Amino acid sequence: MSVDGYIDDASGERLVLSGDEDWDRVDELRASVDAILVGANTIRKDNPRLRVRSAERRADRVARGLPENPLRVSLTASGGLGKDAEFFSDDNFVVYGPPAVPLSIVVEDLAGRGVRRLMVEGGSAVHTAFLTQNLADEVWLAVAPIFVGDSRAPRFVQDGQFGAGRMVLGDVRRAGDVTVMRMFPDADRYWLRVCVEESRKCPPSETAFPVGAVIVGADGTEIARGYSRETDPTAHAEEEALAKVTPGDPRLATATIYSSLEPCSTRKSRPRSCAQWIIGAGIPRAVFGLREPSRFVVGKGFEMLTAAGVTVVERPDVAPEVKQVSTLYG
Ligand SMILES: NC(=O)C1=CN([C@@H]2O[C@H](COP(=O)(O)OP(=O)(O)OC[C@H]3O[C@@H](n4cnc5c(N)ncnc54)[C@H](OP(=O)(O)O)[C@@H]3O)[C@@H](O)[C@H]2O)C=CC1
Ligand SMILES: Nc1c(N[C@@H]2O[C@H](COP(=O)(O)O)[C@@H](O)[C@H]2O)[nH]c(=O)[nH]c1=O
Repeated sequence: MSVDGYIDDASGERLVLSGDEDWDRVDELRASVDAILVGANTIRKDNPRLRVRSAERRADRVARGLPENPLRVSLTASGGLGKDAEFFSDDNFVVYGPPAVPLSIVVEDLAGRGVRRLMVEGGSAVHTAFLTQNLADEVWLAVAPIFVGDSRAPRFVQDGQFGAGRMVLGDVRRAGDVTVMRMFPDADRYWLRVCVEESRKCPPSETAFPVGAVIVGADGTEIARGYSRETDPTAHAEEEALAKVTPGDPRLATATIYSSLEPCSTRKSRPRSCAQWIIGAGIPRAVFGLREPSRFVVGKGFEMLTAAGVTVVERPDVAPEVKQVSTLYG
């Protein structure tokens, strides 16, 4: 987009915002995905090819057992798409609609076709729909050093109700004179995935789950992280993370603690449960992915934290990723 947030100008010609290096980055990204989606207006306006330009990247995909190019996907409520568009130039495409199709159905159907990574390339209406429905894991924002300065032009997104919280900023880099930012719109999902990655580091145990935990400040910066049995065979992830923070650290009063598994409410090996540690530390918000399966103890962490006034958020959408780390989860 331009520095003033536009992804095109108001003329009939397509506005090129990327330079050579940024087009190469886009090509690399395209080569890494299973499908590329654009809205019907983008097909009408830009007549995009939506293919991988680099012969080496195409060959690399084929060597990995993938089609040369990702599947092309579009949406149309009206059905008014010219059949001579580049989009239809071979049969590696799918179009949803007419009439309008809910995006939840679109992504479910694409998953059924083996699409694990979908790149949404625009335009404004489609960006807005994916972001307001919390269907995007990542946003790649490329800012070109130009102004459009014309409110008749399409912006990156239209008006809408986007997630209330701050996004997580991943890396920032330059592609020629374009600044490229990678962001994660759903901060809770992002941090729970960090917990899942931490849980992979746990020394194995037959009698305890592998768990990861991260404490994050109100400003979105990480305060501490830990995983089960990191320093002691009986330590839980939340204890490991909390042990790295000075008690009474003022950041805790507005922090969130993330844990891949519901914080425990009773311990066999130690006097204090993780829920009690969290309450004692004065952390006001806890987010976890999976309720504790009743394999070793009956987990009542959610209830104990809630009763103490902690805001507790369960994210069942991340639970399958938590379970995938260990067969103990059943
Ligand atoms: N700089 C950049 O990187 C990019 C810029 N662009 C620019 O964006 C502009 C186009 O954006 P915009 O006008 O917002 O249009 P979009 O490309 O987002 O397409 C919107 C259309 O998609 C269809 N659609 C959207 N949601 C659904 C749904 N759930 N079910 C069925 N159909 C659906 C409708 O098609 P229908 O009209 O058929 O009913 C709708 O009118 C162009 O100017 C283009 O150049 C686009 C991509 C990238
Ligand atoms: N103008 C613009 C983009 N436009 C996007 O690229 C599509 C064209 O792709 P193709 O025909 O395959 O080269 C177009 O439809 C739109 O989705 N992308 C960018 O990274 N930077 C740009 O400056």
